[in-house]
Amino acid sequence: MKVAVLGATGLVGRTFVKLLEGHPWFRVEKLVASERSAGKKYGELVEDAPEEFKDYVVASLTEFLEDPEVDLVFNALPASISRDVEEKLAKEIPVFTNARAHRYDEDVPILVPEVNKEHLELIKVQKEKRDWKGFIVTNPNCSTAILTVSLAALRSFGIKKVRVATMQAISGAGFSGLSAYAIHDNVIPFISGEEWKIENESRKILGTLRDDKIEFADFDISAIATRVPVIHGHTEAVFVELENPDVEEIRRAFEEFDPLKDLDLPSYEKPIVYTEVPQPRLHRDRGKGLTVTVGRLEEISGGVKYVVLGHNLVRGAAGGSVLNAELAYRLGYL
Ligand SMILES: N[C@@H](CC=O)C(=O)O
Repeated sequence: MKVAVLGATGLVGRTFVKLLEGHPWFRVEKLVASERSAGKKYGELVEDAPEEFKDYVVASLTEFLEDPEVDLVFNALPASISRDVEEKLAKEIPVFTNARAHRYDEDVPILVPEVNKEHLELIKVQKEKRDWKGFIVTNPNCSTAILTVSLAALRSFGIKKVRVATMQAISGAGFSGLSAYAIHDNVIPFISGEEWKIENESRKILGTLRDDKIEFADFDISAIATRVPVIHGHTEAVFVELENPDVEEIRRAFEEFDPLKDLDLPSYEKPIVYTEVPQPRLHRDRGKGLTVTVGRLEEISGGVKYVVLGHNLVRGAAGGSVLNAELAYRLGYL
């Protein structure tokens, strides 16, 4: 399928482009960015551009929207402009997006393939309700993606309550998100909107599709988000109250969690690897950035605590979105 990457020069856009190099099903035809970048070669704009794309001439969004001529779009544009752009495109073309603009629409899934692949059924609802030929599938906020992969392994133990404190990497804020002065030698216990996203997106993702609607999971969840001086890799300390907290069984559930191994998706990697002391510098690239590392599992009163970490730009953004498209392709939605 011919694909376009929107927002191709930002951190998430660059990650999309890298992950799509040589992809067996999706061939990048168009790289789209701001008016400022339009007309320039991708290699002039992105110092570590993959060889294959160095000479691609970047198109402006306006130019692209006039005549998309692709089969599928990956969107890494900022949320502020994504709502209109995605709706315009989805009338004709499937859109897989990292932007939050449509995540909270009733008929739009927030998809994490290993957690809620059945939510893809919302595509049919969306197409019918909106009279679209295409559709929109979102991936979650990065820290939510990492958390929900780990929570999915705990589902059968009856999740009652989740408390989570995140330690999020600088790249989560984008190129111009934080000044070096603010983050160097520091921890900032505030990321605008992040705690709300973790709390609400997690309950939607782990929710149940019933009568064409998602019933949010009814566990109680509260988050504190912090920014730490790490380049890539979000680490999260998680405390979960469970109906049936059997720590040895839980360790096995983490180790054995591999729900899509039979689907033969090109990017799929075992989603969880257990390692006693997870650390971003050592473990963020596991499974080409799609594997999350869980460790420090211990029993606490009524549940367990553990640490989970994952690559925010891959598992938490572009990699998750590419996996979403692969799943949709494999299951016949594309
Ligand atoms: N909001 C996250 C980015 C992931 O989507 C962050 O600030 O780290």
